[in-house]
Formats: sequence, structure tokens, C-alpha cells
Amino acid sequence: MIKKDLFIIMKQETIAENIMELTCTSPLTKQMTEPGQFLHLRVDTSEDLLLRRPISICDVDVENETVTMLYRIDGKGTKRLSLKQPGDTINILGPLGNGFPLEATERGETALLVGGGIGVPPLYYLSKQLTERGVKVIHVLGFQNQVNVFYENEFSALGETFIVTADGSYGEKGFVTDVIKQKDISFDTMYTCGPTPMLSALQTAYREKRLYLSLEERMGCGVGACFACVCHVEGDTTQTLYRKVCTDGPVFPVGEVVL
Ligand SMILES: Cc1cc2nc3c(=O)[nH]c(=O)nc-3n(C[C@H](O)[C@H](O)[C@H](O)COP(=O)(O)OP(=O)(O)OC[C@H]3O[C@@H](n4cnc5c(N)ncnc54)[C@H](O)[C@@H]3O)c2cc1C
Ligand code: FES
Repeated sequence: MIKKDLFIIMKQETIAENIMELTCTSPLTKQMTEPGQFLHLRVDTSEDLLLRRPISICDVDVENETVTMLYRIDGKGTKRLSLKQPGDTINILGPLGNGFPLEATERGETALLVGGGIGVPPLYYLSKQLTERGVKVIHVLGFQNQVNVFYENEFSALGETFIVTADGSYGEKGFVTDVIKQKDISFDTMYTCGPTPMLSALQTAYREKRLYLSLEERMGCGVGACFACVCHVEGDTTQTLYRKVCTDGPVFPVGEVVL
């Protein structure tokens, strides 16, 4: 069943350079219990913005029926979204996709959450739910530079948090993979979301671990009908097997898809 509603904007503000925090309300938030799922936003009804834009669920207040999304102003869809005001509505489809498996980590175990740039938001709702289940969380969050950093305090309130910037302008300098090694972080499960080169480096380095990766592939329909988001299955020499990121993912276990 397609889940769609006109969400009402409660709040929209800038939290870092070109990064917006958007909070909306709808009864559909009651269904947003799985971290790592995404929403598909029809920004407005103009003809040049026919395609919906996929944005991850960052946080949900089920009781008050609100959902928070964080997004980077990128192309014309997100630019136009950033102009919306409290009280305006957005046509939203979702929650969509399969999120991070919480049950992969048991009470008392440690989960390492690794985010890169605009892949960081879904990890916040994941971290909240893991801590509620008695899992110890550690975060390694990578950004280009200091002005792009967001949600450091929010993540720090849940567990140890390392901020990494590519240029060293804030936190540790380098890539998230460097910091995991330098700090000798040990963990039982790793959950990650971010740019493909980062996911690929983690998949190579931690192939033997319990690792779940969330892909942010380009999408069309978001519901499995258009094949815009397909990726190949690892080890398939016939090149005929594929997964749809929108309906089979966006979260996949290590080694399932070619990055
Ligand atoms: C599952 C998923 C979760 C995402 N979560 C977030 C998030 O929480 N915050 C955030 O800022 N961004 C997120 N993205 C990326 C976001 O969807 C794109 O940045 C956004 O669609 C760009 O739209 P635009 O109109 O600004 O850019 P344009 O370049 O004008 O978009 C043109 C078309 O390309 C698609 N597109 C462009 N870039 C991407 C991309 N990287 N991924 C998927 N489709 C793209 C758009 O949907 C649109 O159909 C997510 C993507 C996916 C697939
Ligand atoms: S976006 Fe259409 S099949 Fe995945």
C-alpha cells in the first residue's frame, strides 16, 4: 500500500553551511519506526520538479507525530525545498525501503556508526534506537571541513563521537577509515551511510565483520517500478542479477552489492 500524505512544515532552519533541518508533521510518522528508511518528497507541483527527492529519516517523535530530515542544498529540488516556510505543505511518500537491522547488535555489544557528509542523518535515529536497546554506540562522522559539521552535540549525547574533516579544520584530519584505525576502535557491528568511495573502502577493510551499508543511489520512482536505482550483485559473473536500492535497500549487508 502506498503511504502518502501532505506533511505540514513545523520548522525549517539552517544548521551548517548549506545544511537544512526540516521538521514536519503527519499521522504517517507513526509508521516511521525503522531507522535507515527514507521519505520521497515531491517538493512542489511545477513541471520541472516532477521527480520526487529521496531524503533519509533523521529523527522521529512518534508521540507528537513529527519527523526531522536534514538535507544539503544541492540542485534545484533541494534549493526550492529550502525556501519553504512553517505552515507550508509537502507531498511525501513513505516511509520507504528497508532500514538498518537493530537486532544485528545485542544488548551490551558495541556498534560503530560511520557517516560521511549527508550520509550522517539516518545514523542519528539509528543511534537513538540502539542506545535504547542497551547497545553501546561510537560515532565516527566525516565532513569536508568545519563549516559543514552538524549534529555533533546530538550524537555526543548518545555516545563517544569523533568528528573528522578532510582538511583538518575541525576534529581529526583525514578520512573516517584513518580515524577508526588510529584510535584502534573495536566494535561488534558497523553501520554506515555516506558517499560510495567511503562505503567501498569500509567494505574492503571490514569484509569479515558484521557490516551494514546504506547506499544513496540516484532514484526515480522510489517504489521499485522504474529501475533507476539498480546495482549489481557481488560475484554474479553473468551480470544479470541486481538489487533495487529503493525497495531491496537502501541498507545492504556487506558483500551483497557491487559498490
Ligand atoms: C535513500 C536516500 C537517502 C538520501 N538521504 C539524504 C539526506 O538525508 N539528506 C540529503 O541531503 N540527501 C539525501 N539523499 C540525496 C538526495 O536525494 C539528493 O541530494 C537530492 O535528490 C538532490 O536533489 P536536487 O533536486 O537538489 O538535485 P538535482 O541534481 O537537481 O536532482 C535531479 C535528480 O537527481 C536525483 N538525485 C540527485 N542527486 C542524488 C543523490 N545523491 N541521490 C539520489 N538521487 C539524487 C534527484 O532525486 C532528482 O531526481 C539521499 C538519497 C537517497 C537515495
Ligand atoms: S527508484 Fe524506481 S526502481 Fe528504484
